[in-house]
Amino acid sequence: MAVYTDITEDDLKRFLDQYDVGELTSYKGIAEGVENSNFLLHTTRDPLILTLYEKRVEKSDLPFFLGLMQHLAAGGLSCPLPLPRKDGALLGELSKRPAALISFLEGMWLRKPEAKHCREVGQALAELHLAGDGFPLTRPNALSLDGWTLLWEKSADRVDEVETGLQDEISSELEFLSAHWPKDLPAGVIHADLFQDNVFFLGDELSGLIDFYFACNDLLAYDVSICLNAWCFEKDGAYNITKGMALLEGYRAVRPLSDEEMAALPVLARGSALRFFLTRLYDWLTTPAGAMVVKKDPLEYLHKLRFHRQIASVAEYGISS
Ligand SMILES: Nc1ncnc2c1ncn2[C@@H]1O[C@H](COP(=O)(O)OP(=O)(O)O)[C@@H](O)[C@H]1O
Ligand SMILES: N[C@@H](CCOP(=O)(O)O)C(=O)O
Repeated sequence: MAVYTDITEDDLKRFLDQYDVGELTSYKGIAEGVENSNFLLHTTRDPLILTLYEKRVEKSDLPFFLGLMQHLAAGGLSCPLPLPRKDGALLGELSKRPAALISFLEGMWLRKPEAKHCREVGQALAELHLAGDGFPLTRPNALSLDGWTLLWEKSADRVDEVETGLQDEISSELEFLSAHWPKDLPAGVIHADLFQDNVFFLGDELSGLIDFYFACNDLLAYDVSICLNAWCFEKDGAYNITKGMALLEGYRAVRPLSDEEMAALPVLARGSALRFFLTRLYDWLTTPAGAMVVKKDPLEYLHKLRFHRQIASVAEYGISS
């Protein structure tokens, strides 16, 4: 459960006094998520989500994240909206953390997505990429090559606690990616964490996207590779080409991928697999034993990385020309 910071009812009521959201009737910590502390609030009006921003979120990035949700929603994407306080500010403070109230999005995330859901995710990702156009703020991806190197430097000494013999493999992978990372592909605003728990469905219909706290400017096809990794592998580690095909077709129906973007997918997917391996590894090694958060398995992403390394043709992802 990701509640790193406790709140008291009195503090919460004082915080809510700054908003025009009705009276608090109940609140509870949300038993999901990894990065921030989230609470579901019920009031005499609409339900709300309260987020307290934690370690990996820089306060200076919050205007980008909150402004982006407003921009995307205005562009027709279904995503939560930050609520302004009575003084107009989108951000306040609670329990010594930057804190925001955002609208509650109806829906549930899918534990067992099928190919038809992957198609919708591909479509929604492309819609997000198009809707991001014209957003005036920028945020470089802090979790790209330089960020991976920093994370690796902090974890390399203890990587054997996860699997022995990984030092050389990960170091060589970083070298390979530094040498081969594409530079001239279309770029824009990306979600950068569009995993299953960040996509809500009502029945079989995608109802919206949440959790924009890794969003940044980067290669659009890199975001596609993140989704291939997150949505198209089975629990036993096998890549599901039917899901891959559906996700890519859904995406390309809204925003075509150029030949260069498609050819770059194996390298991009190696990069995105390494990115999630490294954050999970760092968290695995540093999260205190009693923390109320479910630690995610870094090895899942090591296996995905190895899969992408042996891709001979992008047809193996399910790309039909
Ligand atoms: N706007 C929202 N509407 C409904 N539920 C939400 C909303 N934002 C977050 N949640 C709930 O909180 C959980 C954690 O949110 P998330 O943003 O993924 O947290 P974290 O950034 O800590 O990973 C989600 O899985 C969902 O259950
Ligand atoms: N999606 C990441 C972890 C970030 O969690 P989220 O709750 O913000 O989606 C991973 O799986 O490693």
